[in-house]
Amino acid sequence: MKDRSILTDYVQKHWRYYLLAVSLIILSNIGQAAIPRVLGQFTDALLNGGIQYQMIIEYSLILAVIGIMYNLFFGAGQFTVMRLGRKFEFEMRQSLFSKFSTLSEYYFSKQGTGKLLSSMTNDVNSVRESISNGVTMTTNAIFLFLSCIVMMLLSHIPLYLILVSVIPMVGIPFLVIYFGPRIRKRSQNVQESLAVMTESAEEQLSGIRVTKTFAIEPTARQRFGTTVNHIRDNQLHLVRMSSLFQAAVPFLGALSLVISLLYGGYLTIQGTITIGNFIALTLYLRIMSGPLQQIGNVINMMQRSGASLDRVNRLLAEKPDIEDHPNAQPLASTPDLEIKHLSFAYPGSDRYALSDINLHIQAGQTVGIVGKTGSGKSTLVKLLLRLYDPPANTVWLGGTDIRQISLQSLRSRIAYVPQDGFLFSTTIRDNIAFSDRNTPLEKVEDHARQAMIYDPISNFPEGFDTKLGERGITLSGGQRQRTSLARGLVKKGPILILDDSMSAVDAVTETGILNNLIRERNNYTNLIISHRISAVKHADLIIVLDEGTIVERGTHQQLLQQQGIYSSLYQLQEEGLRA
Ligand SMILES: Nc1ncnc2c1ncn2[C@@H]1O[C@H](COP(=O)(O)OP(=O)(O)OP(=O)(O)O)[C@@H](O)[C@H]1O
Repeated sequence: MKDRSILTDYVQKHWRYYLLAVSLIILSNIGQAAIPRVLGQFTDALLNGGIQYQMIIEYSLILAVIGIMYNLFFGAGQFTVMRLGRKFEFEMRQSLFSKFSTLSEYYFSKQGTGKLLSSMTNDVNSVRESISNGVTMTTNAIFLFLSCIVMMLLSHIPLYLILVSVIPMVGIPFLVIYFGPRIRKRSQNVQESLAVMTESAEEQLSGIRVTKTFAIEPTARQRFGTTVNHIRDNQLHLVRMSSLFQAAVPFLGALSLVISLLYGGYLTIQGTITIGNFIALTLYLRIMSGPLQQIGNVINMMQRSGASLDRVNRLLAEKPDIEDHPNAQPLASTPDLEIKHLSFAYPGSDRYALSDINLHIQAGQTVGIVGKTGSGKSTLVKLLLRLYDPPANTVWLGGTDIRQISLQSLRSRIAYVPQDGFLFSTTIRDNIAFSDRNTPLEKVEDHARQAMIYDPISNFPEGFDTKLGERGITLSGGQRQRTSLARGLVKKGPILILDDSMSAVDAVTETGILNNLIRERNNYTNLIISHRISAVKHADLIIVLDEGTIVERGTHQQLLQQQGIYSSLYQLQEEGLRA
């Protein structure tokens, strides 16, 4: 474990509770360590013939009080430490989620959500275990061991006998040094294969419809099975190593017991120690084998959680690719959009998705963007939203380079409706009022009307309060698109971007929606990306993208006269419609 920051911060913040927990556990250990001493004294009193009924009751009471105190102290200590662990788990998940929300689209496409989910569940769990069970077990192990030695000395068991009996246990650190790094490596492999399995399960379940329609369930099962087999192999690797380690530690404890029997027995026959002392010694060594095993478990747990902690620390230290400039300004009023010599290649790609784009969109204009698939239409939008940062001085809003505009202000002013608008598992109303949950129902309904989705929604028994998703209903592709469109319209952004957001809507409905848009958003800037000429032909300006460059620009009429890509697309679609 290289970087302990989150853990040390947490322990430092709650050190008083940790001190309380450790003190309670130490008190319980002292109580437990007193038991063999009491039993030894009782044995000697019994053998010396000086035992009376009164003494039996006294010894029983002492043992009962020790037992009760042990349970109380240990229980309270354990509770305190477990509570701290759960609090840590809660705070860690909150921090990880906050961090994820600052990271860019590129980061998620690079990492895959499975690994991130696995960190939020498995890694956080494993670190939590080490700071709750780990603290209890470590304190228990160290102080029970020390308390036993002190109690043995107080019981007049000779130091040399204690030392000789304890010698085999000195081997434990060497076992730890040998096994530790190996266990850690194997545990890392297990965590990684678990992450791959989570990722695969997530993908397979998300794509279950495709799998079913292609009837390739056996292939899907086999693919998933491979990831599970991988986990099994890695788990077995880990279990083999940690079992060997766990068996070696108690073996050394048993060896100590053998020595104590041989040497302690000899000293008892010689009369150097009493029979009570001899019994106490063997009981102490039995008790001490518990802490020794715990040391083994703690080391194993620390190794496991070490890898997890490294991963959580790395995630929390991740720097967002896209951040506010130190002097970022909020966006001023309804601005003109200017793009100057914009060329852009995705990170890691040597191919330009956009080349030398120049475009001036005046505030209030409606601009249509057409172009064949892969021509760079969505890329242009992603750069406007700064989902990827454009090169400096290429994209300007209201005369300011958008890299200098605060992300919050930029994105809150742009209403973006993607083709596959994701809807959350909540009510339709909450989905539409996503940008402001306090939007009154009338406004939600108004925008649903504009997006031509009002009637289907009001026909559901629960209307706008109908739940979507896993525990609710499933909308059709076109209904989903129109709900997502209503969500974009509610935002009332000075700039509205429709990224092929009517592709699953029939031509009549599309015309209705476009008429509503022209009426409602007359004074706002609208960017309409579409494969269909019918969606853009009323725009003030239409640009045609091809292989990342603007190849044609003008109004519908001007472009038809140019007899280029646009006019052939128009003819193709018109003929298609007439056919
Ligand atoms: N995240 C990404 N990483 C790398 N390359 C990408 C990424 N997204 C898109 N591209 C590439 O950039 C080019 C432009 O893609 P873009 O999505 O902008 O096209 P588009 O015109 O919107 O296509 P469509 O009409 O199919 O949505 C394509 O060659 C695509 O493969």
